[in-house]
Amino acid sequence: MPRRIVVLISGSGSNLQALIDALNTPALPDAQITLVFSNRKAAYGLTRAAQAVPEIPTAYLALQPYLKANPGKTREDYDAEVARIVVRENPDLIVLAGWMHILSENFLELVDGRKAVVEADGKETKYNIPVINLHPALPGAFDGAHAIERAYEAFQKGEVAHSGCMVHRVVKDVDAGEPVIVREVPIEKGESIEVFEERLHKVEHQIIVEAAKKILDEVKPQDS
Ligand SMILES: Nc1nc2c(c(=O)[nH]1)N[C@@H](CN(C=O)c1ccc(C(=O)N[C@@H](CCC(=O)O)C(=O)O)cc1)CN2
Ligand SMILES: NCC(=O)N[C@@H]1O[C@H](COP(=O)([O-])[O-])[C@@H](O)[C@H]1O
Repeated sequence: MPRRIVVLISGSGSNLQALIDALNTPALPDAQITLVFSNRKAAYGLTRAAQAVPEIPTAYLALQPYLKANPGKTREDYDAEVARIVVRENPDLIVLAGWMHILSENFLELVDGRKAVVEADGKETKYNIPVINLHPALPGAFDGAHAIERAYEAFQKGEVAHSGCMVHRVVKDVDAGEPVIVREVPIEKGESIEVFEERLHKVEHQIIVEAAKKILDEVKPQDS
């Protein structure tokens, strides 16, 4: 039975594409992506999923439309709804690949088993699904959004000699989870941010696959 991956995206999905391309190769054997979930309707990653062979199912739910359609509900309720959609796939791994929404405990507690998911029929299920996130900076360096730009600016000011990227476990505090894979990426003096960013993305495409395989092999070793 292939290991099941759910990928959350918000944008272009080039890291999702790296995972798709690696499926059932030695880089990521015995695995399938069973759902790509986006909080942005225009995310090109949704197109990548639809164009994959075989096609990968997609789902979309954005925070503001959810709040508008559910008066009285909160951001935390949205997070719990995202968790319910995701765990319905019974994944072995959840990957945040350019997912630009900070997830509250309402999401985390439903996927890590601290709280049971209650189905319409009243059935309660507790899950224990690892969640990993790709971040375009080194641990503790530039946590949060716009990390690439901040690292580049810090290099220009002589505050850092290089940057990097990592995949880490997801905890409540943003980008504070245990690193799974960390890779330094040099910044060359005088190069544009675009050149640096292209180099960094190439490394990201490698580490997201490495990290997915590492965690899957921990939780569900491939069929012998
Ligand atoms: N609980 C956690 N949630 C998320 C984590 C995490 O480590 N713990 N990682 C992020 C990914 N990320 C950095 O790696 C990140 C994404 C988004 C933001 C942010 O400020 N988001 C704003 C909205 C920004 C926007 O919509 O453009 C927000 O959520 O209000 C910071 C860091 C994913 N989630
Ligand atoms: N803080 C989270 C964050 O900045 N994530 C970054 O979003 C990009 C997604 O690219 P993609 O949509 O082409 O995969 C990646 O560079 C990833 O590190």
